[in-house]
Amino acid sequence: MNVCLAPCPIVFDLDGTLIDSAPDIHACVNHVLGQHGTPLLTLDQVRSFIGGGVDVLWQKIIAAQELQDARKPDYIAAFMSCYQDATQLTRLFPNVTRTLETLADRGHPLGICTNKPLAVTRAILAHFGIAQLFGCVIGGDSVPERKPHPAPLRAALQGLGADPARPKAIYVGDSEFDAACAAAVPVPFLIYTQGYRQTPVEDLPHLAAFDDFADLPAMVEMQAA
Ligand SMILES: O=C(O)COP(=O)(O)O
Ligand SMILES: [Mg+2]
Repeated sequence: MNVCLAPCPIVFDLDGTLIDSAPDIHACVNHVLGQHGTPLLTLDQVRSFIGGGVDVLWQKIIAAQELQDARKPDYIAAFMSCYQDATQLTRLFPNVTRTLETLADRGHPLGICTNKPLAVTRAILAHFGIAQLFGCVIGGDSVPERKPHPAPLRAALQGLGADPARPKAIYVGDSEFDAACAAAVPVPFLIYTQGYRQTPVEDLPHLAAFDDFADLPAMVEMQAA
C-alpha cells in the first residue's frame, strides 16, 4: 500500500507509546487519594484508566472509588501539582530514542499528539532529551477537543505542514483513543502493542502492529515502497 511516499509526517502518541509513564501517574493518583483518606489504587487499575487525559482519568477514579463528583476539581488541582514534574518513575520504551533519530535523519517531520497536558508533555520530552526532534507538539489542552476527536491530530499534522484535507502521514499510538482518532481524520494508524490498550489489537482499526520500536523504521519504509 502506498500510504506515504517518504518523507512524510509521522505523529506519535506519548503515554503508553513513547513512554511508560503509568508508575508516575499511579504515584501521583495515590498521593492525592492518600491526602483525602481514600483507599488507594493498584498500578494495573491506574494504567487501565490512562488514555483520555486528566479529566477522563479522574472520572474513572471517582467511579471506581465511589468518590464525590463535586470534588473532582480539587482532586485534579492536587494531582496537577504532583504531575507537572513527575518524571522520576517514567521510562522511554526500548529503542524509542534511536528510532526517532533514525526517522528524523531520513527527513520525516515528527510530531506529538497526546491527551497529556502540554506543559507536562514538554517537561517529559525535555527530561528525556528528545524535545528537539519534534516539529509540532499538541497536548490535551492545546485545542478544545481531545482524542478520540480528530481535531488534535489534525492540528499536529497541520503543524508539520501536511495538507489537512488529504494528509499523507502516519499516526503511531497505543490505545482505543488513538485508533479512533486516526480513523476519524482519517490517517493510517500503526499500533504499538506494549502500551495501555484494553481491547485486543485485532478489534481496533489499524494498518499494522509492532511490539518493538526497532522495527518501526522498516515498517515506515515498507509503507513508502
Ligand atoms: O494522559 C493520558 O491519559 C493519555 O495520554 P496519551 O494521549 O499520550 O496516551
Ligand atoms: Mg497512549
